Amino acid sequence: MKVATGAGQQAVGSERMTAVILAGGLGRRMGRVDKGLQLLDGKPLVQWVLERLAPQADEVLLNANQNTERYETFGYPVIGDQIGGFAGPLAGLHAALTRATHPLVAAVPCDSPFLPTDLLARLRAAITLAGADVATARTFDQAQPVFCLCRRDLLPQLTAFLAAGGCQPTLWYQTLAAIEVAFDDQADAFRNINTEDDLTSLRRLSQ
Ligand SMILES: Nc1nc2c(ncn2[C@@H]2O[C@H](COP(=O)(O)OP(=O)(O)OP(=O)(O)O)[C@@H](O)[C@H]2O)c(=O)[nH]1
Repeated sequence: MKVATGAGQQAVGSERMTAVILAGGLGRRMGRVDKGLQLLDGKPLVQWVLERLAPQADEVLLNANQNTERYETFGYPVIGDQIGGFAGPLAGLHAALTRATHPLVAAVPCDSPFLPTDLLARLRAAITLAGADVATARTFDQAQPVFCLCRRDLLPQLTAFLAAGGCQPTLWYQTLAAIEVAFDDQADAFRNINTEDDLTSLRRLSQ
């Protein structure tokens, strides 16, 4: 997998993009709470993500498997996984590929409230320049596979991967023309919340 920096190349590429916020997980490390609805500074995490993501995309979808009516109040279409059994983030991407209006589809987790404001532009530039199927983010030596942009026409490949029991995003990417985009300049923007302690320390930081 090739690493492209992408910085300064945001204007490359013009294909339209649908973006999905993945809020369909079980939140086991937080005691099975619905992570997207947890409050940071009085605002649900999904709202934090929406405010950074929506200006970057031509269409926004919310992916949730519970509390659907609550998610609908954010004003965007809410889609559930079509592949049952909590198959992981790729199940949410799969649902988005079936619903997306645009040829490029981005997915981001609901638990990263400070995601980069140029995330999609840089991923699209990398896909365009490399002629790739999928672009994912990387910060220093850490892959960020749940921040991705891929071609909508990968739906048959993703359906087959999931049907065969696959669930790890990185394993699926290995079957594709995939490229990584380095966001070393914005590593803090990928800070995510997995536990109650993570949320508490972010609350302290933001006060
Ligand atoms: N649609 C969908 N999204 C998922 C699924 N599992 C995880 N995600 C999402 O993928 C992102 C990263 O998830 P994790 O933090 O690894 O999983 P989680 O379920 O949120 O939390 P844990 O159970 O503690 O691992 C989050 O935005 C989750 O909502 C799933 O089965 N379906």
